[in-house]
This record gives sequence, structure tokens and C-alpha cells, in this order.
Amino acid sequence: MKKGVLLVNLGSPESPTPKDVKPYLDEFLMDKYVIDVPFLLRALLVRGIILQTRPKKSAAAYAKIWWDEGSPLIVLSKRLQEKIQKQVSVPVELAMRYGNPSIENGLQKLSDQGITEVLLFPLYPQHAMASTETILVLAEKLRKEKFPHMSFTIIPAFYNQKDYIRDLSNSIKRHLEGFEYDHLLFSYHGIPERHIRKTDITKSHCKIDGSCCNTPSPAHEFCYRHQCYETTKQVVEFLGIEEGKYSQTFQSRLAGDKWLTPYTDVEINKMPEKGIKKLAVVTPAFVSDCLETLEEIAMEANHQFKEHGGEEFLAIPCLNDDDDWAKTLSRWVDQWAFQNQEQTV
Ligand SMILES: C=CC1=C(C)c2cc3[nH]c(cc4nc(cc5[nH]c(cc1n2)c(C)c5CCC(=O)O)C(CCC(=O)O)=C4C)c(C)c3C=C
Ligand SMILES: [Fe+2]
Ligand SMILES: [Fe+2]
Repeated sequence: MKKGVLLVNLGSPESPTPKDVKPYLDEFLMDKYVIDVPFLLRALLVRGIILQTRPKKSAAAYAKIWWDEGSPLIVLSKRLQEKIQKQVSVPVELAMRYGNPSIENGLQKLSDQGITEVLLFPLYPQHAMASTETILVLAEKLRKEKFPHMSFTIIPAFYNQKDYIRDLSNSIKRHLEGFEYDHLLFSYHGIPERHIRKTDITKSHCKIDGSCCNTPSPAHEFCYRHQCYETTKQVVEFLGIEEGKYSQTFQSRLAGDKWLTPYTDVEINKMPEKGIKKLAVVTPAFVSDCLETLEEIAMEANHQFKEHGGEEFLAIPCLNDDDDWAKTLSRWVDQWAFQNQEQTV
């Protein structure tokens, strides 16, 4: 049995133009794990309302962060894949949940190399139905329909893995060198509160209040909110950041639903009047810098912070293709590859 790895990230449009952003957003927002309402209502909302205006606005935002080589998210994911490939003994392919290179294309490339055992690796530290789960569902559908000779091993959300916390913390520490911050903000991608309730396997634990995410429960295996708090807690412990000098918020909400609070933009705007003049922001829901970190945080939030009286703003880059992080992922891949070898011997 031959083994290979499929790294999967979110994806980006082909170019930062409304013509390419529209089909990308259509695929993304018509995913029932992202906008989780019945098909007709989803089509009405997405195609009848959101896609009438958002592609132009989003394309303008993408244009501000686009690189000569393409989308930062895809370029950075490729760099990570290449670094891992150099350090491991099995083939490593890269795919995107939306747009290209597709998951089907990635599985086909692995299949063409005779690979039957695939390590499926969603590049998300915290589990959410709109990120990890939709990858797993689509990959399984494709496996059943087109690659029945393959089997998958899944890398679960790694929000509390010692190696991840260490690499993330060390990266934050390096970027904070020489920046005397008043406050460190952990800003995570938001999700609608309803998604938290839907992924609660106990169907009763998640109250989305002050205590549920700190009270041990089997629900936490899939609770995005708990996993975000846990990442923050462990990084803060690792770095020895004192109470009051950090906080956690959720960014990038769409209009309509109630999303996880507190909201990043609302909190950042209030900070200068509370005496926070030098703000550092880290975005641990993303392993690769993307629209949401480069435009929404490094540009927009930075601007808003200063408009409200802030003085200095530091957007800490994601782990991207950090050498230690690439080494950690390579070690995880090799552990799986060799463990399986031992099992089959
Ligand atoms: C942390 C992982 C992510 C979760 C969970 C997530 C949920 C989620 N997102 C939207 C809507 C949009 N997200 C957009 C961009 C975007 N989202 C993530 C990650 C998660 N999203 C990333 C990495 C990116 C950036 C992609 C890039 O190309 O750089 C966008 C598109 C941009 C825009 O128009 O603003 C939308 C829309 C929803 C509705 C949702 C959960 C329900
Ligand atoms: Fe998103
Ligand atoms: Fe909770």
C-alpha cells in the first residue's frame, strides 16, 4: 500500500476581478456547511442578494492584497507544501476546498502515483463545520464516487497540540520583538452562533455563555469557540502574558445572523479610549495569510484603530511557511507514514 498526503486549505478566486470572484463566492456560499439553510432560501440569499453586490466589493479588497504570483493564501500554502515535501518520505499534494487546485484534482494526482492510503490534512487549527467538516464531507463523497480504492486517515483540529502551540507562540514572540505593545488581541474568524449549537454532539452543552467553553465536555471535540479559547489560553500560558494584557475576538461576519462575539472591529475601535495605544493582533484561525488577515486586519483594522486614536498597530503574520512549523508538519506526516508501515509489517 502506497501512502500520500493531501493538504487542504480554503481557496481563493482565480484573480481579483468581479468576473472571477463571483463564481468563487458562489461555490463558497452555496456550500450548505457555510450557509446552512435549505437550498431555495440559500439560493435566494446568495444568488438573489449577496452575489448582486459582493463580488465587486470583494474583488476590490482582493486587488489590494494580491501578489504577482497570485493569491497570498495559495502562494503561501504552496510554499508550505514544498517545504514539507522536501522533508518527508511520501508524496504531498495541495488542494483547496473552493476553486483550484481542487480536492478532486489533488486526489487524482495521488491516485496517478499509485497511492491508496491518504493522510487528509485540513489546514485549520480549530474545527468548524464551515471549514474542516465541509472538506471531510466533500473528500469522502469524491472517494466513494471516484476513488473507492483509497482510504483516508484524518488529521483532526490541532488547536491544542503541543508542537503547534510552541511554534505559534515562538512566531508571535519573534514578531513582537522590539514592539512594546499595550495589548495583544487574538482575532479568530467568526461563525454564526447557530453553527456552534449544530456541532454540539451532546445537543445540550454549548450555551455560548461565560462558562460552557471552560467546562469539560465531549462537545469540545467539535466546538470551534472552545477550541479558539483553548488556543489563546495555551499561547498566553506559553508566553507568560499577564491577565488584562490580551483578549480574544471574532472577525469577518456576514450580515443577518448573530455571529460569535465580541466582534473584532467593535472591540478594536473601543481600545484607544481605554488607553490601548499600541496594539498587536494575531489571527490563529488562519495558518496562511489571506484576505481576512492582510486586508481586514493589517489594512482595515489598522486604519480604524488609528482613526479612533490608536498610535501603533502590528499585524502578526500567520505561521505560513515558518521553518519550525514546516518541520512540525513534516514530523506529523512521517509519524503517520512510519506508524502505518510498522502496522502493515
Ligand atoms: C478559519 C476558517 C474559516 C471559517 C470557519 C470560515 C467561515 C465562514 N466564512 C464565511 C464567509 C467568507 N469568508 C471569506 C474568506 C475567507 N474565509 C476564510 C476562512 C474561514 N471561513 C479564509 C481563509 C478566507 C480568505 C480567503 C482568501 O482567498 O484569502 C469570504 C470571501 C471574501 C469576502 O467576500 O469577504 C467570505 C464571503 C462564512 C459565511 C463562514 C461561516 C458560516
Ligand atoms: Fe470565511
Ligand atoms: Fe462552549
